Amino acid sequence: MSTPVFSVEGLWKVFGPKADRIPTDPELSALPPADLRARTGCTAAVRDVSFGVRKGEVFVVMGLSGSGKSTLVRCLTRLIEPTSGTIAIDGEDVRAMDKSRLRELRRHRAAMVFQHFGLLPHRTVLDNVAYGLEIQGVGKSERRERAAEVVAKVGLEGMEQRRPSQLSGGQRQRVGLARALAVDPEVLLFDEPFSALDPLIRRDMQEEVVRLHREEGRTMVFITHDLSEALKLGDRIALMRDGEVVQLGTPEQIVGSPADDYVREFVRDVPREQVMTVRTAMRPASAEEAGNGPAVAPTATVSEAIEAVARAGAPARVMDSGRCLGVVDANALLDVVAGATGLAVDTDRLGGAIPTAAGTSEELV
Ligand SMILES: Nc1ncnc2c1ncn2[C@@H]1O[C@H](COP(=O)(O)OP(=O)(O)OP(=O)(O)O)[C@@H](O)[C@H]1O
Repeated sequence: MSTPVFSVEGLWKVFGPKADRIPTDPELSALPPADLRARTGCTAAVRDVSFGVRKGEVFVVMGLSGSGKSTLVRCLTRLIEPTSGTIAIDGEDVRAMDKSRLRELRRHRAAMVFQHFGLLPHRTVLDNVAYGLEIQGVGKSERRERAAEVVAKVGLEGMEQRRPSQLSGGQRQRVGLARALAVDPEVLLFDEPFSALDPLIRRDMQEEVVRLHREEGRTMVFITHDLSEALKLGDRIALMRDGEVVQLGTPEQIVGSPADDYVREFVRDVPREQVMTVRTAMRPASAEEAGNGPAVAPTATVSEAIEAVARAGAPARVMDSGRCLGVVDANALLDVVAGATGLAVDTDRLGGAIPTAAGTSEELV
């Protein structure tokens, strides 16, 4: 497991009078939100939250409006000052940073893409994208060159000389994204960047993020209140409610093993077969099964495996680098669709891997 880029331990953000006393007071800190407000006039927007963002992952913070997502993510770079707890980036204490170090953090290491773009109206697309480099003191020709590169990367080639008013909402969002990318930050923080876009453009932008992530492997923290967006983009999702993280897990864990009734209700209408992978339905393969039948990757969804099994009329082998991890048959797959199967994550307990003939090339779904 890779080292976390951001590590957060016991983080609190309380708004209101004498906020500092809340996290350390056992009685007040345990009060439900409405009671805390009535007793103290304070809101605990983030309550004792701990997590790590791993290098190269898309970490999604999801929750309904008011659950504390923006406050939490803004605390990471101290755009909002935390009340208590620790935050580190690559092991460096963020709460101990002085002004110039913080500026460096926000400009170079963890750049934010906002919902409202924050574009400069009188500047061209190219100059908007170059802006972040300009404040870093990068010379004109170098920043224009770098800006042109990222403008092309986000699909805005040919629009370099337009002004923001001459762009659609989706194109403006791409400029915002390009501007954040231009400074080549270690982490990109997205604050509900697509929630103002219409559904088709939103889908385009989601695909853009997936593509960029696949190409660059950059660490991303993405806020959304939209479950399908979270499931589509997130390697892991932190689901928030009233300032707390009620569950932190992969989309498959959240949908397949909800931590409580709240999460269960949240994911109730998700088509399980599109989120759960074949590992959920896998059983050990017999020697004969390990050498026959269609092959699917361990990351294939149940829905993809159902297609493969139906086409072949035989159980599918789950193959990983030429090794057969197990098989999935139609009944087990349909049990997942029906919600009868929980989440089995430990492959070893399923009998481990059975190697197939060396050099076999497998066609994976
Ligand atoms: N400056 C502030 N002063 C007082 N309360 C605040 C402040 N900022 C946020 N809050 C409260 O903290 C809680 C969490 O707000 P936050 O904006 O982090 O939620 P969110 O999940 O990002 O919501 P949304 O999806 O609507 O943006 C809310 O109850 C909000 O009213």
